[in-house]
Formats: sequence, structure tokens, C-alpha cells
Amino acid sequence: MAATILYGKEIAKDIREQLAGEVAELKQNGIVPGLTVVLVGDDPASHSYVRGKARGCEEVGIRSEIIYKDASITEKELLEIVYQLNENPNVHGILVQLPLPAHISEKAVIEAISSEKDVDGFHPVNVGNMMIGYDSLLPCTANGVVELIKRTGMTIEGKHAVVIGRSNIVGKPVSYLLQRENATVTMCHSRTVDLPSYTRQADILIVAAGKAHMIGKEDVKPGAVVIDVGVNRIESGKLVGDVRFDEVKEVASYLTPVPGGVGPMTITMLLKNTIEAARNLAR
Ligand SMILES: Nc1nc2c(c(=O)[nH]1)N[C@@H](CN(C=O)c1ccc(C(=O)N[C@@H](CCC(=O)O)C(=O)O)cc1)CN2
Repeated sequence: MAATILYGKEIAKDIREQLAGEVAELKQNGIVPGLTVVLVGDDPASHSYVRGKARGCEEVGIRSEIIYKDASITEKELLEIVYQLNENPNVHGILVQLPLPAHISEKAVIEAISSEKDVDGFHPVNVGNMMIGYDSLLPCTANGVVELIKRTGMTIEGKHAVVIGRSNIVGKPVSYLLQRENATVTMCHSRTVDLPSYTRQADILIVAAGKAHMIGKEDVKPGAVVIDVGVNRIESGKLVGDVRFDEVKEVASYLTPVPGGVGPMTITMLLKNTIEAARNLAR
């Protein structure tokens, strides 16, 4: 039986309607949630993502601002911008778009952002709280993946989840979040020996390797939920995932497309975090 396609775009629309209601309620109490995004350099994909974040804010009523900086900015100058945003009471969420130019330390920039305004959920305080299971601002893509799986109506508890990829943005946090939902989680990566022997055991397969079309139907257990986090631009200019969509849809129970699957959920979870940060900071 063919898989049900999980259109993140439609689910994101649903969630955004709910978030718009939450923003309206905050505004009635005199709080206008505000997000500032800092974008360094001229990477076209980053510019497009940042525009998407501003559009999302407008849709739900969050005040947003984008600070554009040339790639020649020094690390010290960028840190100064972050320190000023930390002090600004109208800014509840701060996000520095990644990747940064090689001469700027991502670690230094992430650590400079106030953990209470870290709407990416990348600050070590937020990562630590997530690992322990305390409340915190959660990494957006990972949180979006878990939300998508929940929307299938399946029970995550007791399922075997296999995650391919161990990045700080997706692989590591999604593994912790699924473990928090009581899944049994196996983390695989580029050095895993005999990857298919793991993927074929997965009830839930999260593919975040950044390698176009690496997963085919022979790698998937029939009936598995398959979430494709890959966004790869191939030679023809087309955007494709890490999963061979047309093949895997024949065996999976649920499958996300690329584009239109996980991507739109990332920005929606950012909006959710900004509202949560505004609420927390007003306490
Ligand atoms: N500070 C951050 N930097 C980066 C993050 C992040 O979460 N925080 N993640 C990625 C980029 N990203 C958000 O910033 C992002 C990537 C993809 C999408 C998205 O909607 N993708 C669409 C396709 C878009 C296209 O046509 O190019 C989809 O999959 O449907 C949104 C956000 C790295 N940097």
C-alpha cells in the first residue's frame, strides 16, 4: 500500500493559525512578541530562509526585524550586535542565521546569545535542559520532526527510531526528543558500518545525512514512518531529499516530501519558540 504523504506545509498552516491566536492574546496583555534575525553574507539559500522567517512572523503577528551584515564583519562586531539585542526589552527572540563565514566562531556567537532569547535552541543551557528533560526552547527542525510524527496519530512510545546524521541542528536533538517520547533510539552516522542493517529495523526512520537520494526502498522496513530532513540541490537545479521518494512511498506508511515536508515546520517551530520566549520574559 502506498504511503500517506505528510505535507508539512499544511500542518504548519494549522499550527500557525493557533499561534496567531496566542499572539493576539499576548498583545491584549501589552506584550508584542519580537524576533530579530541576524544574517551575515550573501548566501542565496540563507537569504531565502530568512525571508521565510520574516513572512512567518508577519503571518502570526510577531514583530520582526532582519539585520543584514556584510561577510567582512568581524566576530567582535557581530558579538557586539548580539549583546545589544540581549539588552533590548522589545526583542524576545534572537537568531543568527547559520552557516557563518569561516572567520567567525559559531560557538562564540551561539554562547553570546542570552539563553532566554535563544529561539534556535542551540545555546548550551538549552541543549543541556533538553537532554535532562527540563523545559527549554527546543531546536526548531528537531521539534518540527517530532510534531510531524505526532500528527500521524502513531504512538512513539516503544517504537524503534533510527536517526541517520548526528548534527547539532538535527540529528542529535531529534534523537533526544524521540527518546523523551520513550522511543528506543539508534543514532547512525557516516562511519556506521552496514547502515541498512539498522535502517531496516526502524519503525521510525529519520534521514538527516545531507546526501541526495541515499535511502531507497530496500533500506526501509515495510510500514515504517520515514521523515526526510535532507535538502539537496542537484545538478539539474532541482531540490531533492535524502530519500528516493518515488520508491520509498511504495513501502512506508508515512513519508515526508522535499520540498514541503520538514522545511516549513522549522520556521513554524521558530515562531512557537519566539512566543514562548516572550511569555517567559514577561513573567
Ligand atoms: N540559525 C539557524 N540556521 C540554520 C537553521 C536553523 O534552524 N537555525 N536551519 C537551516 C536552514 N533553515 C532555517 O534556518 C531552513 C531550511 C529549510 C527550510 C525550508 O522551508 N525548506 C523548504 C525548501 C526551501 C527551498 O525551496 O529552498 C522545504 O524543505 O520545503 C526552512 C528553513 C540551516 N541554518
